[in-house]
Amino acid sequence: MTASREEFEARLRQIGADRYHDKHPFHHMLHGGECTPAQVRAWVINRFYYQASIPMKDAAFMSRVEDPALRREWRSRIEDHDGHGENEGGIERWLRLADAVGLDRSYVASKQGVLPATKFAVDAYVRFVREKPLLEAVAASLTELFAPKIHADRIKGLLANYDFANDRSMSYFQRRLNEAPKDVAFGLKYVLDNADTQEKQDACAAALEFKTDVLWSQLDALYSAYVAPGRIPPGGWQPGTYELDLRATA
Ligand SMILES: O=C(O)c1cc(C(=O)O)c2c(n1)C(=O)C(=O)c1cc(C(=O)O)[nH]c1-2
Repeated sequence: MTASREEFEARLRQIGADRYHDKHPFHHMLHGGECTPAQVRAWVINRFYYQASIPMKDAAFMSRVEDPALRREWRSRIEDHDGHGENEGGIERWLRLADAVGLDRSYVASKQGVLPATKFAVDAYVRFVREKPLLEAVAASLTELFAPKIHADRIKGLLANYDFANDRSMSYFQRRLNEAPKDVAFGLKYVLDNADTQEKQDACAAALEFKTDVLWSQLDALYSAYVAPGRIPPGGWQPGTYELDLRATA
C-alpha cells in the first residue's frame, strides 16, 4: 500500500538514522582529533574525488530534464561547486583545505592517488544519476538531509583538535551549512510529491540506501588503506609524497 506523505518521509529519515556515514569509525576518529596528519591528508585527497564529481553528476542530471523550471532550480548546485561571480565555489574551497593540511594542491586536483574503491563508489553514483529515473536520482541526493549535522560536527571537531583548522580552511563546510538546506528542501518536496505509488516509494528508498552505500564504502576504503590493516592498494597515495613543507611557507 502507498504510504502517506508523513510515513514515507519518516521511512527516508530512518535510512539516514540507520546508515548515514556519520556513524563510520573513520569519521569518529577524524572529528575526535585521533587522525594522524597522513590520515587527514588521505581523507582530503580521496574526498576531493567526490567533490569534483558532484557537479558532473548534477550536469548529467540536468541534461535529462525537460522541464525548464526543474533545470532552473537545479543549476545552482553546479554553481555552488564550480563558483559563480564572486563565489569561488566549493571545489576551490576544498583545495584551500588541501593547502592547509600541507598537500600539493595540484596533486590533489589531478585526482592521482585516489583509492580504487573511492573511484568505483563515486563513479557508480554519477552513473546512477545518468541512467536511473529522475525521481530516483533526486532521491539519491537526499543524503544531504543528514549532511548539515555532520558538517557542523566536523567544523567543531576539527577546530578543537587540529592546528590546520581555521575559518579559511573550514570555509567549505561553513558554506555548505547554508547551501545544503535549500537543495534538500527542494529535493525532499520533489520526492514526496512525485513518489505517489508504493513502487516509486520503494525505488526512492532503495536509491537513498544505495547512496548511503556510496558514502560508507569511501570511508571503508580509507580505513583499510590508512588505518587498519594499513594496506594501501597499488596507485594509492603514499604518505610522505606530494606534501608541502609548511615550515618553508610559515
Ligand atoms: O561531508 C559530508 O558528509 C557530505 C555528504 C554529502 C552527502 O550526504 O551526499 C554531501 C556533501 N558532504 C557535500 O558537501 C555536498 O556538496 C554534497 C552534494 C551531494 C549530492 O548528493 O548532490 N551530497 C553531498
